[in-house]
Amino acid sequence: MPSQTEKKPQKQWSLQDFEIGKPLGKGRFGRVYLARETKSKYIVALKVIFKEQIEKYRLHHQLRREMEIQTSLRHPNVLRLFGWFHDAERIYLILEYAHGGELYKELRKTGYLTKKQAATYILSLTQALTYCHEKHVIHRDIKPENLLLDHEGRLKIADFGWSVQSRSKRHTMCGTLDYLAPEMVENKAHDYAVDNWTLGILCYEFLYGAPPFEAESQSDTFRRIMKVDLSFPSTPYVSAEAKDLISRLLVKDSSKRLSLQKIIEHPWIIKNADPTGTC
Ligand SMILES: CCc1cccc(CC)c1NC(=O)n1cc2c(c1)/C(=N\C(=O)c1ccc(N3CCN(C)CC3)cc1)N=N2
Repeated sequence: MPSQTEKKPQKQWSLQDFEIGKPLGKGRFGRVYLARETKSKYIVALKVIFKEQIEKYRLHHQLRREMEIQTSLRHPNVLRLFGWFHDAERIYLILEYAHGGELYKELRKTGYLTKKQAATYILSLTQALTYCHEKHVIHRDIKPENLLLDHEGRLKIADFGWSVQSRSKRHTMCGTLDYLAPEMVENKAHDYAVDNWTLGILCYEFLYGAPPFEAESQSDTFRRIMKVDLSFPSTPYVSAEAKDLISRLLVKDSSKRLSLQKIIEHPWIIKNADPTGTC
Protein backbone atom coordinates (compact mmCIF):
# COMPACT_ATOMS: atom_id res chain seq x y z
CA MET A 1 0.00 0.00 0.00
CA PRO A 2 1.74 3.29 -1.04
CA SER A 3 2.26 5.65 1.88
CA GLN A 4 -0.08 8.67 2.08
CA THR A 5 2.77 11.05 1.32
CA GLU A 6 3.60 9.44 -2.06
CA LYS A 7 2.36 11.65 -4.92
CA LYS A 8 0.53 9.91 -7.76
CA PRO A 9 3.33 8.98 -10.21
CA GLN A 10 3.72 11.66 -12.90
CA LYS A 11 2.75 10.13 -16.27
CA GLN A 12 5.64 10.10 -18.75
CA TRP A 13 4.26 11.94 -21.76
CA SER A 14 5.59 11.66 -25.32
CA LEU A 15 4.78 13.14 -28.71
CA GLN A 16 2.82 9.98 -29.54
CA ASP A 17 0.25 10.98 -26.91
CA PHE A 18 -0.78 14.06 -28.95
CA GLU A 19 -2.30 14.97 -32.31
CA ILE A 20 -0.69 18.26 -33.34
CA GLY A 21 -2.91 21.00 -34.81
CA LYS A 22 -2.31 24.47 -36.24
CA PRO A 23 0.53 26.68 -35.04
CA LEU A 24 -0.79 29.30 -32.60
CA GLY A 25 2.22 31.56 -32.32
CA LYS A 26 5.94 31.72 -32.13
CA GLY A 27 8.37 33.15 -29.67
CA ARG A 28 12.12 33.61 -29.45
CA PHE A 29 12.80 30.01 -28.50
CA GLY A 30 10.10 28.02 -30.19
CA ARG A 31 6.54 27.75 -31.37
CA VAL A 32 3.24 26.88 -29.76
CA TYR A 33 0.75 24.51 -31.43
CA LEU A 34 -2.84 23.56 -30.81
CA ALA A 35 -2.80 19.89 -29.79
CA ARG A 36 -5.14 17.17 -28.58
CA GLU A 37 -4.26 14.41 -26.13
CA THR A 38 -5.25 11.29 -28.06
CA LYS A 39 -6.97 9.23 -25.31
CA SER A 40 -8.88 11.97 -23.46
CA LYS A 41 -9.38 14.23 -26.52
CA TYR A 42 -8.35 17.07 -24.16
CA ILE A 43 -7.24 20.20 -26.04
CA VAL A 44 -3.93 21.76 -24.96
CA ALA A 45 -1.31 24.15 -26.28
CA LEU A 46 2.01 22.40 -26.94
CA LYS A 47 4.98 24.76 -26.68
CA VAL A 48 8.01 23.39 -28.52
CA ILE A 49 11.39 24.75 -27.46
CA PHE A 50 14.62 23.87 -29.26
CA LYS A 51 17.33 22.57 -26.89
CA GLU A 52 20.00 24.08 -29.14
CA GLN A 53 18.49 27.56 -28.58
CA ILE A 54 18.31 27.00 -24.82
CA GLU A 55 21.94 25.86 -24.74
CA LYS A 56 23.09 28.67 -27.03
CA TYR A 57 21.65 31.33 -24.69
CA ARG A 58 22.42 29.32 -21.51
CA LEU A 59 18.78 29.42 -20.45
CA HIS A 60 18.28 25.96 -19.00
CA HIS A 61 18.18 27.30 -15.42
CA GLN A 62 15.63 29.94 -16.42
CA LEU A 63 13.54 27.39 -18.33
CA ARG A 64 13.74 24.89 -15.46
CA ARG A 65 12.68 27.63 -13.01
CA GLU A 66 9.79 28.63 -15.35
CA MET A 67 8.63 25.01 -15.46
CA GLU A 68 8.93 24.42 -11.72
CA ILE A 69 7.13 27.68 -10.93
CA GLN A 70 4.33 27.36 -13.50
CA THR A 71 3.70 23.69 -12.61
CA SER A 72 3.27 24.64 -8.96
CA LEU A 73 0.83 27.52 -9.53
CA ARG A 74 -2.93 26.92 -9.49
CA HIS A 75 -4.96 30.09 -10.08
CA PRO A 76 -7.78 30.93 -12.56
CA ASN A 77 -5.69 33.82 -13.98
CA VAL A 78 -2.43 31.88 -14.30
CA LEU A 79 -1.99 29.66 -17.37
CA ARG A 80 -1.56 26.04 -16.25
CA LEU A 81 1.52 24.00 -17.14
CA PHE A 82 0.19 20.40 -16.99
CA GLY A 83 3.51 18.69 -17.69
CA TRP A 84 6.41 18.39 -20.07
CA PHE A 85 8.58 15.92 -21.98
CA HIS A 86 11.56 16.06 -24.36
CA ASP A 87 13.22 14.26 -27.26
CA ALA A 88 16.71 14.60 -28.72
CA GLU A 89 16.26 18.13 -30.07
CA ARG A 90 13.24 19.65 -28.34
CA ILE A 91 11.53 20.28 -25.02
CA TYR A 92 7.71 20.19 -25.07
CA LEU A 93 5.59 22.10 -22.53
CA ILE A 94 1.98 20.87 -22.18
CA LEU A 95 0.11 24.11 -21.50
CA GLU A 96 -3.50 25.10 -20.89
CA TYR A 97 -5.10 26.25 -24.15
CA ALA A 98 -6.31 29.88 -24.04
CA HIS A 99 -8.91 30.08 -26.82
CA GLY A 100 -9.01 33.87 -27.00
CA GLY A 101 -5.38 34.38 -27.92
CA GLU A 102 -3.12 37.25 -26.95
CA LEU A 103 -4.52 40.25 -25.08
CA TYR A 104 -2.19 42.68 -26.83
CA LYS A 105 -3.73 41.80 -30.22
CA GLU A 106 -7.11 42.76 -28.71
CA LEU A 107 -5.52 46.01 -27.47
CA ARG A 108 -3.91 46.80 -30.85
CA LYS A 109 -7.16 45.99 -32.68
CA THR A 110 -9.31 48.40 -30.66
CA GLY A 111 -6.53 50.87 -29.75
CA TYR A 112 -7.52 50.90 -26.08
CA LEU A 113 -9.84 48.92 -23.81
CA THR A 114 -13.12 50.00 -22.26
CA LYS A 115 -12.87 51.00 -18.59
CA LYS A 116 -14.79 47.82 -17.72
CA GLN A 117 -12.26 45.62 -19.60
CA ALA A 118 -9.30 47.58 -18.19
CA ALA A 119 -10.55 47.44 -14.59
CA THR A 120 -11.50 43.76 -14.89
CA TYR A 121 -8.07 42.80 -16.27
CA ILE A 122 -6.25 44.87 -13.63
CA LEU A 123 -8.35 43.17 -10.92
CA SER A 124 -7.58 39.70 -12.37
CA LEU A 125 -3.86 40.52 -12.57
CA THR A 126 -3.89 41.82 -9.00
CA GLN A 127 -5.61 38.67 -7.74
CA ALA A 128 -3.12 36.47 -9.67
CA LEU A 129 -0.16 38.47 -8.30
CA THR A 130 -1.52 38.26 -4.75
CA TYR A 131 -1.53 34.48 -5.16
CA CYS A 132 1.97 34.45 -6.75
CA HIS A 133 3.46 36.72 -4.09
CA GLU A 134 1.99 34.46 -1.35
CA LYS A 135 3.96 31.65 -3.04
CA HIS A 136 7.09 33.88 -3.05
CA VAL A 137 6.95 34.22 -6.84
CA ILE A 138 7.64 37.56 -8.54
CA HIS A 139 6.68 37.48 -12.24
CA ARG A 140 8.82 40.53 -13.24
CA ASP A 141 7.82 40.40 -16.90
CA ILE A 142 4.14 41.19 -17.04
CA LYS A 143 3.36 42.84 -20.35
CA PRO A 144 0.47 42.57 -22.80
CA GLU A 145 2.44 40.06 -24.92
CA ASN A 146 2.45 37.65 -21.97
CA LEU A 147 -1.26 37.90 -21.28
CA LEU A 148 -3.73 35.52 -22.89
CA LEU A 149 -7.53 35.31 -22.90
CA ASP A 150 -9.60 32.14 -22.44
CA HIS A 151 -12.88 31.34 -24.21
CA GLU A 152 -14.81 33.55 -21.75
CA GLY A 153 -12.41 36.49 -22.10
CA ARG A 154 -10.78 35.69 -18.74
CA LEU A 155 -7.17 36.85 -18.44
CA LYS A 156 -4.36 34.28 -18.10
CA ILE A 157 -0.77 35.22 -17.21
CA ALA A 158 1.60 33.11 -19.32
CA ASP A 159 5.33 32.83 -19.81
CA PHE A 160 6.98 32.72 -16.39
CA GLY A 161 10.36 32.73 -18.08
CA TRP A 162 11.53 35.77 -16.13
CA SER A 163 9.79 34.99 -12.86
CA VAL A 164 11.76 34.09 -9.75
CA GLN A 165 11.12 32.21 -6.56
CA SER A 166 12.15 35.03 -4.30
CA ARG A 167 12.70 35.17 -0.59
CA SER A 168 15.19 38.02 -0.80
CA LYS A 169 15.90 40.99 -3.02
CA ARG A 170 16.68 40.16 -6.66
CA HIS A 171 19.32 41.68 -8.96
CA THR A 172 18.72 40.13 -12.39
CA MET A 173 18.14 42.46 -15.34
CA CYS A 174 15.26 41.33 -17.56
CA GLY A 175 12.22 42.34 -19.65
CA THR A 176 11.65 45.19 -22.09
CA LEU A 177 12.18 48.65 -20.59
CA ASP A 178 8.61 50.01 -20.95
CA TYR A 179 7.25 47.85 -18.16
CA LEU A 180 10.27 47.93 -15.83
CA ALA A 181 10.28 49.70 -12.47
CA PRO A 182 13.07 52.23 -11.77
CA GLU A 183 14.89 49.83 -9.40
CA MET A 184 14.90 47.24 -12.22
CA VAL A 185 16.23 49.57 -14.91
CA GLU A 186 18.87 50.77 -12.42
CA ASN A 187 19.69 47.10 -11.84
CA LYS A 188 19.27 47.68 -8.12
CA ALA A 189 17.96 45.16 -5.65
CA HIS A 190 14.25 44.72 -6.22
CA ASP A 191 11.36 42.82 -4.70
CA TYR A 192 7.68 42.07 -5.18
CA ALA A 193 6.78 45.78 -5.58
CA VAL A 194 8.13 45.68 -9.15
CA ASP A 195 4.93 43.88 -10.14
CA ASN A 196 2.84 46.66 -8.51
CA TRP A 197 4.64 49.25 -10.68
CA THR A 198 3.91 47.16 -13.76
CA LEU A 199 0.20 47.10 -12.90
CA GLY A 200 0.30 50.91 -13.10
CA ILE A 201 2.01 50.74 -16.50
CA LEU A 202 -0.56 48.23 -17.78
CA CYS A 203 -3.54 50.19 -16.43
CA TYR A 204 -2.27 53.29 -18.27
CA GLU A 205 -1.68 51.29 -21.49
CA PHE A 206 -5.10 49.59 -21.34
CA LEU A 207 -6.79 53.02 -21.14
CA TYR A 208 -4.56 55.11 -23.44
CA GLY A 209 -3.31 52.40 -25.85
CA ALA A 210 0.41 52.95 -25.18
CA PRO A 211 2.63 52.65 -22.08
CA PRO A 212 3.26 55.97 -20.22
CA PHE A 213 7.05 56.24 -20.71
CA GLU A 214 7.19 55.14 -24.35
CA ALA A 215 9.87 57.05 -26.26
CA GLU A 216 11.83 56.92 -29.51
CA SER A 217 14.92 55.39 -27.92
CA GLN A 218 15.55 53.03 -25.01
CA SER A 219 17.68 55.70 -23.34
CA ASP A 220 14.79 58.19 -23.49
CA THR A 221 12.44 55.55 -22.02
CA PHE A 222 15.04 54.88 -19.33
CA ARG A 223 15.22 58.61 -18.48
CA ARG A 224 11.43 58.96 -18.41
CA ILE A 225 11.09 55.96 -16.07
CA MET A 226 13.78 57.28 -13.72
CA LYS A 227 12.06 60.70 -13.61
CA VAL A 228 8.60 59.07 -13.41
CA ASP A 229 7.77 61.49 -16.22
CA LEU A 230 4.03 60.71 -16.09
CA SER A 231 1.42 62.78 -17.91
CA PHE A 232 -2.23 62.09 -18.68
CA PRO A 233 -3.46 63.21 -22.12
CA SER A 234 -6.74 65.05 -21.51
CA THR A 235 -9.58 62.80 -22.60
CA PRO A 236 -13.06 62.36 -21.13
CA TYR A 237 -12.65 58.56 -21.36
CA VAL A 238 -10.19 58.33 -18.47
CA SER A 239 -11.70 59.28 -15.13
CA ALA A 240 -9.92 61.07 -12.29
CA GLU A 241 -10.22 57.85 -10.26
CA ALA A 242 -8.33 55.86 -12.92
CA LYS A 243 -5.59 58.52 -12.94
CA ASP A 244 -5.52 58.35 -9.13
CA LEU A 245 -4.92 54.57 -9.19
CA ILE A 246 -2.18 54.87 -11.83
CA SER A 247 -0.47 57.73 -9.92
CA ARG A 248 -0.44 55.68 -6.70
CA LEU A 249 1.31 52.77 -8.47
CA LEU A 250 3.89 54.67 -10.58
CA VAL A 251 5.80 55.84 -7.51
CA LYS A 252 9.60 55.68 -7.55
CA ASP A 253 9.92 54.63 -3.90
CA SER A 254 8.81 51.00 -4.12
CA SER A 255 7.73 50.99 -0.44
CA LYS A 256 5.21 53.76 -1.18
CA ARG A 257 3.41 52.03 -4.07
CA LEU A 258 -0.22 51.04 -3.51
CA SER A 259 -0.39 47.49 -2.14
CA LEU A 260 -2.18 44.73 -4.09
CA GLN A 261 -4.94 44.69 -1.45
CA LYS A 262 -5.44 48.47 -1.79
CA ILE A 263 -5.70 48.08 -5.59
CA ILE A 264 -8.53 45.56 -5.13
CA GLU A 265 -10.27 48.05 -2.80
CA HIS A 266 -9.69 51.10 -5.04
CA PRO A 267 -12.94 52.96 -6.01
CA TRP A 268 -12.16 52.77 -9.76
CA ILE A 269 -11.77 48.98 -9.52
CA ILE A 270 -14.84 48.55 -7.31
CA LYS A 271 -16.95 50.66 -9.69
CA ASN A 272 -15.75 49.25 -13.07
CA ALA A 273 -14.35 45.71 -12.67
CA ASP A 274 -16.44 42.61 -13.31
CA PRO A 275 -15.73 40.38 -10.26
CA THR A 276 -16.15 37.18 -12.35
CA GLY A 277 -13.15 38.26 -14.47
CA THR A 278 -15.09 37.87 -17.72
CA CYS A 279 -16.19 40.92 -19.71
C1 LIG B 1 5.66 30.29 -28.28
C2 LIG B 1 4.62 31.29 -28.11
C3 LIG B 1 4.91 32.15 -26.91
C4 LIG B 1 6.15 32.78 -26.77
C5 LIG B 1 6.39 33.61 -25.69
C6 LIG B 1 5.40 33.84 -24.73
C7 LIG B 1 4.16 33.21 -24.85
C8 LIG B 1 3.11 33.49 -23.81
C9 LIG B 1 2.08 34.40 -24.36
C10 LIG B 1 3.92 32.36 -25.93
N1 LIG B 1 2.64 31.73 -26.06
C11 LIG B 1 2.31 30.68 -25.25
O1 LIG B 1 3.10 30.21 -24.45
N2 LIG B 1 0.99 30.22 -25.37
C12 LIG B 1 0.44 29.31 -24.51
C13 LIG B 1 -0.86 29.14 -24.88
C14 LIG B 1 -1.12 29.93 -26.00
C15 LIG B 1 0.05 30.59 -26.30
C16 LIG B 1 -2.48 29.74 -26.33
N3 LIG B 1 -3.27 30.26 -27.29
C17 LIG B 1 -2.82 31.02 -28.34
O2 LIG B 1 -1.65 31.34 -28.54
C18 LIG B 1 -3.86 31.49 -29.30
C19 LIG B 1 -3.46 32.41 -30.27
C20 LIG B 1 -4.41 32.89 -31.16
C21 LIG B 1 -5.75 32.47 -31.10
N4 LIG B 1 -6.70 32.95 -32.02
C22 LIG B 1 -6.29 34.10 -32.82
C23 LIG B 1 -7.31 34.44 -33.87
N5 LIG B 1 -8.67 34.58 -33.31
C24 LIG B 1 -9.63 34.94 -34.32
C25 LIG B 1 -9.06 33.35 -32.62
C26 LIG B 1 -8.08 32.98 -31.52
C27 LIG B 1 -6.11 31.56 -30.11
C28 LIG B 1 -5.18 31.07 -29.22
N6 LIG B 1 -2.97 28.88 -25.39
N7 LIG B 1 -2.00 28.53 -24.53
